[in-house]
Amino acid sequence: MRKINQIFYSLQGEGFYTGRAAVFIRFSGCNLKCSFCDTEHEEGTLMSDEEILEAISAYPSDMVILTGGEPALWIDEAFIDMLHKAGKYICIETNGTRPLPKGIDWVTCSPKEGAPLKIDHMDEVKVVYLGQDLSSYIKLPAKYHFLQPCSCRNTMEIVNYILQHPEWQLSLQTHKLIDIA
Ligand SMILES: C[S@@+](CC[C@H](N)C(=O)[O-])C[C@H]1O[C@@H](n2cnc3c(N)ncnc32)[C@H](O)[C@@H]1O
Ligand SMILES: Nc1nc2[nH]cc(C(=O)O)c2c(=O)[nH]1
Ligand code: SF4
Ligand SMILES: [Mg+2]
Repeated sequence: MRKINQIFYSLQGEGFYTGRAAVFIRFSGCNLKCSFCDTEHEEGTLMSDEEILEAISAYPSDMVILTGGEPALWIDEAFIDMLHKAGKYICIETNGTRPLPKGIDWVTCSPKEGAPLKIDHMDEVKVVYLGQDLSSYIKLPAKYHFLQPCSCRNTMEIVNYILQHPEWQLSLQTHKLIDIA
């Protein structure tokens, strides 16, 4: 059984796949307590893999986004295999502090200050920018390096930072801009 806060269907609001329809599986609980976290994730219901599969099968997109809370606390290779057998393209939003099972199709790592990374493969880095030192994050071995405003508040600061540091790219929380989940 895996503890699920919410399963919902929306557009990926952030990062490389912004605008793509996806089923979000939000797992419950996290090993970090970021002061800026925008998500209520503690509540949850234990669900079997069959129940999770049935819930996500209600939606027409093949893209599934594992998030939370921290999804790495709840997933294993059997879960990834099940989603692949169902034809799903699996993305994960992770803080990177826990190892991931093999086979995830797209890893979005959002590193947090003072929380050492335990993953060696990632496709995109997405940093919530609050003025912290970014020099170690730009070196992370990802294809894309995004800076994301904190709750849409410091967007112009980030625009100006990227104009001076063009190795970074802007990620907006577009779902908040258009008021969808
Ligand atoms: C809620 S977290 C869940 C996944 C995982 N725990 C993580 O932090 O990557 C999903 C994404 O939202 C980002 N995030 C959290 N709070 C935010 C905020 N106030 N503004 C912008 N992004 C935020 C995280 O950095 C992460 O990229
Ligand atoms: N639309 C939408 N896109 C998202 N991308 C990552 C999210 C998350 O909370 O992990 C998120 C979210 O909460 N909503
Ligand atoms: S790691 Fe992610 S879910 Fe956990 S507190 Fe930080 S932003 Fe929220
Ligand atoms: Mg969110």
